[in-house]
Amino acid sequence: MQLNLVTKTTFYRKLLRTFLSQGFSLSKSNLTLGHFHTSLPVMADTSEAGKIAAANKAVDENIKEGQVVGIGSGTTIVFAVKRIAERNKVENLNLICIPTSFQARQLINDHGLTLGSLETSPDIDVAIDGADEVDSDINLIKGGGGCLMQEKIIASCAKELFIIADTRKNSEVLGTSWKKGIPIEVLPMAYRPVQLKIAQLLGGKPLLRMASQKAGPVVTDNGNFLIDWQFEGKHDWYDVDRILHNVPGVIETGLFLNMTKTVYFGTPDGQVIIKSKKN
Ligand SMILES: O=C[C@H](O)[C@H](O)[C@H](O)COP(=O)(O)O
Repeated sequence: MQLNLVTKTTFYRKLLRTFLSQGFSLSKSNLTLGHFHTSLPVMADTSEAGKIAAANKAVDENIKEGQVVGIGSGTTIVFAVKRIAERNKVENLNLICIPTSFQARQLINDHGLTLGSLETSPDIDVAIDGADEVDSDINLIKGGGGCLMQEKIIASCAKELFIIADTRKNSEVLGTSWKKGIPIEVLPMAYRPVQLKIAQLLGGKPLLRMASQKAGPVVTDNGNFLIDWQFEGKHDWYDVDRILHNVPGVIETGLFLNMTKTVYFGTPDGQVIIKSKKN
């Protein structure tokens, strides 16, 4: 069957709509339908290749035998733990891994790595973690997955923190790509006054984070609630962090200021861009 270009495009669009409306997703391979071999756009998660590339490079460049390693939380850290486990099988790295969350503890255990704690290993050589957004000064927003407090403690105990992310997280100014706000961990009994005080002191919208598969709010690994402070415009993040910490009931913020010098950003085609800060 011969189809001209316009007819072909319309046909493929309809086909794609029908597929998606039926709940199908497209894999990396092109579709072959009868004698039509289409070149439909690839619908795979393009951020995954970047996450893997960043994780692999950060692990290969920074994890060495005998270290105490802080293991972050989120979707990107999963690839770093996989890489650490692969290398561990071959190189017997003899690491002690300190988790930043329930998820991180499961990852460490599931990959046969040695689980440690701050009680027995308070001096961490290297921590690896993800981020929700990184600005030009390498300040970070973290806590999109609700794990900011233990992450910040582990990062503060580490000689070096390396951040891994796909390039969507790379911004000049915080709030450019991450629109969900600054995550703030709060004591449950204080959440309402904290919301009111944040609105009064900083403006914007301090929203209580609600759970999606449970009625009510998200409860962190530490038994607390989260407020996402949605803001507009540019801010002095050191001022904002100080103001937030002065509100009684605020336990920790997802602003990671001056905590890392190196971020590995993976591109959709698997390249890695390193963003670094001089002393
Ligand atoms: O609470 C979650 C953590 O701060 C994550 O490290 C952060 O949200 C980045 O997660 P992901 O690697 O899934 O983008």
